[in-house]
Amino acid sequence: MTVHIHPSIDSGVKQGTGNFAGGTLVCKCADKPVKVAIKGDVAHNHACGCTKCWKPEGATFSVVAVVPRDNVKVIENGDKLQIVDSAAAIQRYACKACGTHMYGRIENTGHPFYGLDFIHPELFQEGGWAAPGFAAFVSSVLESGVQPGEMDGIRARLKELGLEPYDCLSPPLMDAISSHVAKSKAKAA
Ligand SMILES: N[C@@H](CCC(=O)N[C@@H](CSCO)C(=O)NCC(=O)O)C(=O)O
Ligand SMILES: [Zn+2]
Ligand SMILES: [Zn+2]
Repeated sequence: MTVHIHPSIDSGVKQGTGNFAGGTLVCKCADKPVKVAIKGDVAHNHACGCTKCWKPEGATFSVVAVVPRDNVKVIENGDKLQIVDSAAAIQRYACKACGTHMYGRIENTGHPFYGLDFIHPELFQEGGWAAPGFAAFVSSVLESGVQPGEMDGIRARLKELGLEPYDCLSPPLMDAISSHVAKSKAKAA
């Protein structure tokens, strides 16, 4: 059985150019699409199996990356955006008409990833952005209805694509979180 991960990587992960200067994210609306300008390349691009990240129709994983929040600017039809869940750590701004998540912002200044916005690079109208490099929250796909018996095939396919599967984030990101916690504790002591 073919394992579908995400349409942008199912036929292989396309490497970035290494000098992507940024571009415009466009939602799926045929009429008055929301457009968001991004300066510079993305970082920590990954496939995410969590239930909160936006996935295109039929995908098991999202593809999501971060950019500095100051590099994100809504340039057209921002009135169509609404926050999906204002209680979530990442406040995801989605198009009310087509449901596409355009960016996710962290407002808690104490969060380890404060200052970074989450975006879906497949929405760039340009190509060349840094490719996904790992898969996060892989076990979480079970929360979206994947059957336990499918997990070996999913992990094997991710490895075949060169996306090491983790059930949380990658070691560098987990280290960044723990270092942030350690520093916060030291400050409070
Ligand atoms: N099992 C849960 C996990 C959800 C989760 O913790 N997602 C992460 C990663 S999203 C991008 O990598 C997270 O940081 N979430 C914070 C938020 O979504 O606000 C599930 O699947 O729902
Ligand atoms: Zn839309
Ligand atoms: Zn996610």
